[in-house]
Amino acid sequence: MVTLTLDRLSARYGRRRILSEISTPSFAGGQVVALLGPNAAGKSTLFRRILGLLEGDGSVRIDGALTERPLAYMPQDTGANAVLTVYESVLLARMQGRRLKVQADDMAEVDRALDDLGIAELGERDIGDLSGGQRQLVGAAQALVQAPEILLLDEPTSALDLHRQIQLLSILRRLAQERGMLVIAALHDLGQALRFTDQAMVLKRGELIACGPTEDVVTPELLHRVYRVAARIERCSRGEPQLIVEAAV
Ligand SMILES: Nc1ncnc2c1ncn2[C@@H]1O[C@H](COP(=O)(O)OP(=O)(O)OP(=O)(O)O)[C@@H](O)[C@H]1O
Repeated sequence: MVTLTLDRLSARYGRRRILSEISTPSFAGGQVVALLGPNAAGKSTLFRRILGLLEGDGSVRIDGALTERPLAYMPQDTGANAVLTVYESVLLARMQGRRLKVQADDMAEVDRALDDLGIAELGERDIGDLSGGQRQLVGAAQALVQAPEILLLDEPTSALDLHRQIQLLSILRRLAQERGMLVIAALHDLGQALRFTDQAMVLKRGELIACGPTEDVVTPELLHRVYRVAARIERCSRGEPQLIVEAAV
């Protein structure tokens, strides 16, 4: 099974240091990890550093990968190219770094990704004509269709309605378990992180200040210290942890 371990990872933009010595335990396939932290904490920068798009000290270790390109990434702003249909754009994402000729299994993977995300009916639409939420789901399909062993998602639910948010997070958890895929998702909704993720890592001003099982990490103390809110976590009648935010402090 694939694992990802960060060892004293740093990153800079020019001379400005953004990430300082981020070290984590090994995250294993089959899990969903929440990457948490306030605006400008360094979450997107950490993804770029893991992907090798930014240089810096320290190392990103991937062990046990079965494929040459184990990583796929869905950026925060997925953009749109009006010249392509949804189907074509997802197929193009599938073909990145693979053979030149499209084969039956590539098309089957595109169909599967669109079906999994509930957007099969958008296949013939130009991606430039989609709503923000639709475009975000297409971005998720473009990442999933690459059959990654490690999937990095930068705020994948930010443009989605409530139904689609819950649907996407449920799908990611199911696919992580079914495929042995490691999913790391930057999230701002800590209630959803509590419900849908196994582990959490919390960045504050470029430093990793907490890392571990999500329920151990997302506590009222952390919410006060990192997010400057007064909050409680209570069990609902089904025993699930619920986050109740009382005030900004
Ligand atoms: N291309 C860039 N050049 C210079 N500085 C940058 C660049 N991209 C981001 N930064 C800076 O790096 C810091 C971390 O930004 P980053 O986008 O990683 O934060 P984030 O945690 O993803 O934030 P958010 O939750 O607001 O999306 C910020 O201070 C930001 O201004």
